[in-house]
Amino acid sequence: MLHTRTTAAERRRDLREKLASGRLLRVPGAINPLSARLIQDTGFDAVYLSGAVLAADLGLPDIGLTTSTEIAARAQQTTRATDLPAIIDADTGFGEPMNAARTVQLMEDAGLAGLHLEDQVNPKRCGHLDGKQVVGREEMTRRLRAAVDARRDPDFLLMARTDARSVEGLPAAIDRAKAYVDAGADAIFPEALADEGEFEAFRAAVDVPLLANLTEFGKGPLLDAATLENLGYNIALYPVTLLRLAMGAVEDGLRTIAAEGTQSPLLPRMQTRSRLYELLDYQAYSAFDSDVFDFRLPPGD
Ligand SMILES: C[C@](O)(C(=O)O)[C@H](CC(=O)O)C(=O)O
Ligand SMILES: [Mg+2]
Repeated sequence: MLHTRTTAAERRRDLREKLASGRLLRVPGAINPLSARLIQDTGFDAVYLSGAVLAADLGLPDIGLTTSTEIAARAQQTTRATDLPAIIDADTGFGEPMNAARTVQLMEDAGLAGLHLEDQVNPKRCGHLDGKQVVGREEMTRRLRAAVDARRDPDFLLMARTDARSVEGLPAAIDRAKAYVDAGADAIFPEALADEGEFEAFRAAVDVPLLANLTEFGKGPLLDAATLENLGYNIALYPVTLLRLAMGAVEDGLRTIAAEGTQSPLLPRMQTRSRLYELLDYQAYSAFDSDVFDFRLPPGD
């Protein structure tokens, strides 16, 4: 009811413990705070806040137009709605190393359990598009050191993402990942690996937890959880999956209503009123006032 039952510190500890377990964590990207609650209810390990989703939610492309304060505000709304640890996509840190430092503190204050910073130049782009550019290794190392210095809770997870695979090739991406771990990164997100062999090579070369980005319609294979677990990966990320599902359903629904003049055929595909109320924990609000929840289901709902 109303809020989570856990503190941000407990959720960060939870993420650290889950990562230390060695099992694969499955982490979908939320599309809003309520979907974060659904991610929790359906048994996932953590929630992701995708830069692409946060931008799309504002009707913007994922090219670094959103600001750190904008995403921190959205993050805070989300961390209030779930007891799962939440990890946010902090893009390039939104500027210079000092901006990355401020970003870390804003995200800590928003109750998140961790974030990732990538080595792209500004303006950044989706990691699965062509024509990406990466900053020099030294510059990314400075970005990460600034983030590490700014962190106040040692359990806050700082993950480094390298976009170098499609720019400089696999060996350079692996070398960068090692340098980023030396600079203090707790985990690595190797972006846009091409095949299972590359996932394996990364795992063999890097000792810290690794994230597999399972974004659809991208450059990489959609490896299943059992395969990733066998490969020794720690996080299976489904960053934009819920947005794509929801927007697909919304568009189909709009076309049906426009064509048929009624939403009736769509009812079996909708979340029912009672399920929505259950998710919102409506009934529990009667503890404050017995009049607020006076809802009887019509037969058959
Ligand atoms: C993971 C990602 O950074 C995101 O913002 O969700 C994107 C996902 C996507 O655009 O499909 C990325 O891989 O760059
Ligand atoms: Mg992103």
